[in-house]
Amino acid sequence: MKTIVDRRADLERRAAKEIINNIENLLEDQDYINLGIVGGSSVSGIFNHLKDSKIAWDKVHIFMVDERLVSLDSDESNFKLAKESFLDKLIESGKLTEENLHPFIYDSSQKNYGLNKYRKELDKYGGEMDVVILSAGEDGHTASLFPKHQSIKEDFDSYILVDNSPKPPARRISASKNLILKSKISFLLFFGQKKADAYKSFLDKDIAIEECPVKLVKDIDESYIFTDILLD
Ligand SMILES: O=C1O[C@H](COP(=O)(O)O)[C@@H](O)[C@H](O)[C@H]1O
Repeated sequence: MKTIVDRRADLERRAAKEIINNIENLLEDQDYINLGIVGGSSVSGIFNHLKDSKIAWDKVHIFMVDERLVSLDSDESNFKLAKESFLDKLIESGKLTEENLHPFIYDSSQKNYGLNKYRKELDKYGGEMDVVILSAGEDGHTASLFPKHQSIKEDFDSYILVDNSPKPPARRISASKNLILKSKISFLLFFGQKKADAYKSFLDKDIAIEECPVKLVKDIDESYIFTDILLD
């Protein structure tokens, strides 16, 4: 695990560069890679840098690590944030095609809101994400896996439904802990002093993953932590 401490603007630039380098390295041995992304306030600066990068985007498939159960045009949609921050620009420039985008489609008429379909979609592309970009919430949650909550306890290998999220909106889907653990490389963001307690729990060896889900990344082969938090 490698930790990079810097000012936020520099971290965003450095994280984007590291993500790009790692994707390029993986593409030397694989025909395509699955990139998992989240939403929230931490990732948008990095997304902005990604839109100008020159990798073989046609070999990158974008999946959601978690999504809120809202329509794709809702301001709460994680996919909408990614689309507006970098995916639209990559598509307009011809570097990426719509076929490489795999948003979760919320279907309120289905029993599990489209979850089965999304599991199958990831299965078509190998059933796992090679690279995940994650951020830490103030309570130590990551994706939609929350501390001391059923979501982090689920022993399932694909996406799960979270229908009582402590953070609104209550209904979400999330990569399960097992699915996140299958990733080859993770990039985790701890941005802002508001996340200092979560960061302390993350560093504390005596705190379990169930109490601080973001600790999952410690069990991924290669993890990069980017933080601007200054601990006393
Ligand atoms: O609700 C969510 O929150 C987390 C953390 O977001 P941040 O705003 O604290 O960076 C995010 O990773 C997740 O995708 C999102 O659904």
